[in-house]
Amino acid sequence: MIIAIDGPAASGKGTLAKRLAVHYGLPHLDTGLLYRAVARTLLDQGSPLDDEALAVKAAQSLDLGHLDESRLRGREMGEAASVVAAIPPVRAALVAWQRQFASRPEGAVLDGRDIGTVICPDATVKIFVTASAEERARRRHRELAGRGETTPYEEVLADIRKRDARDSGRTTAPLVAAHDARLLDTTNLGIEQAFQAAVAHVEAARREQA
Ligand SMILES: Nc1ncnc2c1ncn2[C@@H]1O[C@H](COP(=O)(O)OP(=O)(O)OP(=O)(O)O)[C@@H](O)[C@H]1O
Ligand SMILES: Nc1ccn([C@@H]2O[C@H](COP(=O)(O)O)[C@@H](O)[C@H]2O)c(=O)n1
Repeated sequence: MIIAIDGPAASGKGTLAKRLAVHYGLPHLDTGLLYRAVARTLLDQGSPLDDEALAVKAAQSLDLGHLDESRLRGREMGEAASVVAAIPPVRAALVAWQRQFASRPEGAVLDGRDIGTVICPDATVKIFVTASAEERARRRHRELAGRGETTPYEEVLADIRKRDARDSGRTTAPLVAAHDARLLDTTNLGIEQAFQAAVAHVEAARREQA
């Protein structure tokens, strides 16, 4: 079974994807980490984020076994990732590895922006997770504070809006719900309620395909 989860920043995709992966005993890939790692490479080299040739080289030579660094999850890297993610050949360089991950015999859970539309168009179930920008900013603000990154709420909200606009407005693989995605608005749902709603979507999809 392949579970594809897409949605805007801080909507709760990763939280849901991790829990669904445990629940169904599937491996999980947070695809945002790939773009964050490309951005980190460029920042570490002191290269501009919009240098297409260097960004593609970074994407082609990513060490995909080491994506779990806490620095990748910081605020700066999320913003930088959305710049490199708008470069079509960078996306192209990362497609095969994501599809290979999804093609494991047992299946997989992947979360990102284009999983249901581009990476796994035949996924067993596609869930598009949303929440209001204000609620997402509250969540991210809390999360950053917990990590010791003290950023005013208004700045976090502005970041979220800017990233939404860039991710939705790019020409290649923009953030958009697949036509056959199931929508899950978590604005007024706690983590447990959102998880139960996601499981209900997965079960409904499985019943329909049985
Ligand atoms: N339903 C929810 N209610 C309250 N907080 C939530 C909910 N879902 C997730 N969170 C919290 O919101 C923050 C963002 O969640 P998460 O990292 O899962 O979002 P995301 O969509 O994967 O973000 P990104 O795309 O930026 O990686 C986390 O601190 C998480 O614990
Ligand atoms: N499938 C994906 C996943 C991510 N991106 C881009 O990376 C940025 C960071 O992603 P997070 O999920 O870690 O927040 C995101 O804003 C996108 O620009 C993508 O394009 N496709």
